[in-house]
Amino acid sequence: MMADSALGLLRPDTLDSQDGIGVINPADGGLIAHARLYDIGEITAMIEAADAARHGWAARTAKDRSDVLRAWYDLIVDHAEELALLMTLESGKPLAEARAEVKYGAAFIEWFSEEARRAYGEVIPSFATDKRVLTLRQPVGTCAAITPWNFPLAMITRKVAPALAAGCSIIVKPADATPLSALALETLAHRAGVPDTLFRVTPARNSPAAGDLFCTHPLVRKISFTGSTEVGKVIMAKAAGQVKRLSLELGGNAPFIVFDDADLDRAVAGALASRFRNAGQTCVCANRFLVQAGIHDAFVERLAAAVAQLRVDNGINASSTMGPLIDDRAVKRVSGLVARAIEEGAVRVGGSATAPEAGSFHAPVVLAGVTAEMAIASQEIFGPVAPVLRFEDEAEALRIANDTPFGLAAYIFTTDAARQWRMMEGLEYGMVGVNDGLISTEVAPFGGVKESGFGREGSSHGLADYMNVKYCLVGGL
Ligand SMILES: NC(=O)C1=CN([C@@H]2O[C@H](COP(=O)(O)OP(=O)(O)OC[C@H]3O[C@@H](n4cnc5c(N)ncnc54)[C@H](OP(=O)(O)O)[C@@H]3O)[C@@H](O)[C@H]2O)C=CC1
Ligand SMILES: O=C(O)CCCC(=O)O
Repeated sequence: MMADSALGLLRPDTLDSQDGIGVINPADGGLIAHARLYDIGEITAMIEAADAARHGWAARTAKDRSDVLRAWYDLIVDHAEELALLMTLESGKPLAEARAEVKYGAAFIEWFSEEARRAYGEVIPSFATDKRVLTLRQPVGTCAAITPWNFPLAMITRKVAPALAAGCSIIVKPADATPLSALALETLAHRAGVPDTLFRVTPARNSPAAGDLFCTHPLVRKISFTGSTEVGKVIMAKAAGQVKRLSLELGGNAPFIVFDDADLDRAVAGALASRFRNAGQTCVCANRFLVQAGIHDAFVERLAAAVAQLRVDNGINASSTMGPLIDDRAVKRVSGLVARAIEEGAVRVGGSATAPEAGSFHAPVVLAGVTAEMAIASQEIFGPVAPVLRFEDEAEALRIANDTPFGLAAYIFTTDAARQWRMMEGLEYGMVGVNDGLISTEVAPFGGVKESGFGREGSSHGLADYMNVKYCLVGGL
């Protein structure tokens, strides 16, 4: 019944019980709905229609585009409860987290509705008295986005809102597991006045083929991808054929470094929020805890006690503070990593919160005695496991933290201001949280370095990623 009212947000033609993909609730394996899948011919037609629509959209005033985005934001706020419910059903995250994501995702639309009006060019002091030097900022054109299942709404709004604000058109291929939130967003955008063909959501019959199409269709000028580093590399290689503009937001291996002088309460609260949010399935999640020898035992004990309080349950139940993983394959992968770490000498600490038997649940785990050489410390866990490594001094912490091909987010907990600066500057990461485990916000540039990708989402940088800078020289003055 509740699901029906939330599904009412979707256009009826986006559901297809005969030939669509079954969207499954990971908490109980139940079928939520069948989403229609689009084949390559249909997606090609969408790209062409989007490209035809973009010129009229870009020709409108920035204020006009801003007003449409604002109307979309207002509709999302009006329908926040239905959107949160859809998200909990298809992704498993607790309702409180789904509500927070709706708010967070909507905030990107609000932000870029404001930024739309500030896409200023420049007049540059000239090198010659009879010439003028200036820049125009123009939309890159038709864009394509590929998004993951872990944040089914916010990963879309932070690409689509800047694209539309800049004057681009955009086609989004959502993850197979979570097309419903994406389709609901599309309906609300169209209802708000975004032209129907300018922004389309297209669950694809064949995701790699859709990715190939985005990389090879000459009308697609930019691709924005959030997901695994493995797929990001494939897209980067294929997009090279037409030198397409790219934003890649890929995997991470975030260190969470706690120094002896840290505020222990803050560090434990930050660890819990950073590691166990979305059952650990977040690219900026703390992936390994580096804890200085003097505070190590106290931190481990306090973290294990806090973790034991987590209520692992179907996200639809109000008492749930941690939901299931996305599917059984993820549970198997995470439990395999834990088992291997224990074989290699890690020790499971504390009693664990229990997890329901049915559904794709994995109980939260704290592991002590982990070393940098173990697989659990070098791979993206994407699950509710906190591996703790011990270190002696700052130089060792920095060395271990930077010894990874990834560079998305890092966290440090220390009350020493000079050390905060040394670490902020020394960590080879795109984002650093100091005494805080939650860094995501629409006002800041989100993105990585090294194999975690490039491009920034949110802030004024997020709009720049959808605009070209054109230099013009006016002579003969
Ligand atoms: N940085 C991040 O935020 C994320 C990181 N990950 C990491 O990646 C691991 C695997 O997760 P997974 O969901 O499989 O991530 P993927 O990178 O496989 O999927 C992300 C998106 O890419 C699509 N996709 C998959 N293969 C291709 C391809 N060849 N060409 C174009 N698009 C493609 C997926 O579609 P479809 O769903 O239809 O397969 C989905 O929309 C996780 O365990 C985690 O470590 C995962 C999600 C987000
Ligand atoms: O995991 C991701 O894909 C993005 C992180 C969510 C966020 O904090 O913005």
